[in-house]
Amino acid sequence: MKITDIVVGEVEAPLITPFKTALRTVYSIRNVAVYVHTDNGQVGIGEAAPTAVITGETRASIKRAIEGYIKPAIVGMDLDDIAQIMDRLDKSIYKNTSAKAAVDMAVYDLFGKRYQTPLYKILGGYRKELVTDITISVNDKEEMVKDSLDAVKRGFTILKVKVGKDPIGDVERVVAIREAVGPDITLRVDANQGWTPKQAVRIIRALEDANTNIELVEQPVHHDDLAGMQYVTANTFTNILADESVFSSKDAFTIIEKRAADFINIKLMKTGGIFQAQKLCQIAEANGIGCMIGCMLETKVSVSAAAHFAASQKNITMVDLDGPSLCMKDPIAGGPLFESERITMTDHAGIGFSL
Ligand SMILES: C[C@H](N)C(=O)N[C@@H](CCC(=O)O)C(=O)O
Ligand SMILES: [Mg+2]
Repeated sequence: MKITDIVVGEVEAPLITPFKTALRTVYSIRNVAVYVHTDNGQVGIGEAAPTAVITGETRASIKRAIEGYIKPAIVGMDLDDIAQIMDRLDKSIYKNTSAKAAVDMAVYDLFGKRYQTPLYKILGGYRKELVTDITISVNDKEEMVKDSLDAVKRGFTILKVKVGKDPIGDVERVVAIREAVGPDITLRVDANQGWTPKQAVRIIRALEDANTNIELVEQPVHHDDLAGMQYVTANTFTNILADESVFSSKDAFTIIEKRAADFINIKLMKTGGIFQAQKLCQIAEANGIGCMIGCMLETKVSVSAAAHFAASQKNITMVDLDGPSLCMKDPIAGGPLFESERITMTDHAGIGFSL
């Protein structure tokens, strides 16, 4: 089965409430959809999120990378030569990881369809069900408490609380959320690079002293300040998770070597897709470092691909695949079942969409 064409389009989904982090505010998702065609009429689907503040990519750059570089590199290749396809994809253009991720997942979707097997089973099939957290956007304390209680009412037991935009008020925000939701809800905190190393240590120690029982703090400081990450990890008891600091396996290796974090957040939009994500996850596993599977602001299309990957890996111990839960509606039918915090894999071939 040969790859004959790659077509790009758009995938849109309005958000239930504005998504706010220390890095950006978004009101509606408008991502790039990718369709990979084969000579027997099969189509595989993928999605790329233009997260300029994290990956440097825009909708225009993603479309250009795919049409101008990736498509000429892999059209004509045989689907069964998947490792060679992935090698060409990786070398077709430097960085542009979200553009690569969209094509990678569409190729894997086709591969699953070719062998009439759900993708997570092709990748290893470790588990069938995942439990995701849901993001609480950074706002004033009262709004964050209300959003947290609403999320708990929707059935979520793990909240990912965004901070880092106004460091002075961050301890109060998290303490207020813990008091409101009670001790049984798991709280993760994501500063999205918003603190300095000293601020981070002060804030995290204050959260420890207030018995907020935070599961982890994600990306406390600037992504390239690895000495800062190391300082925060060494000077607090709370687990530190590297997100924006780790795109590639090499980044993971550096973080592990420097003991700059306790966990790593893997996102397909950072690794360039599933093939590279597998390598990163296995390097972490070999070093005793557990991983979270995360997403950018993505719809059910690419979040489903990430869910298949997460379900295949023993070393994915935490899940942040809340993209579909943040959207008013899904742009596509089929795929894994997203029911409140539970994501359940189905027996449909590939990622599971009927195109
Ligand atoms: C959506 C997900 N829960 C999340 O928070 N992802 C990123 C931010 C992505 C974005 O700005 O699109 C994260 O920092 O973990
Ligand atoms: Mg993060």
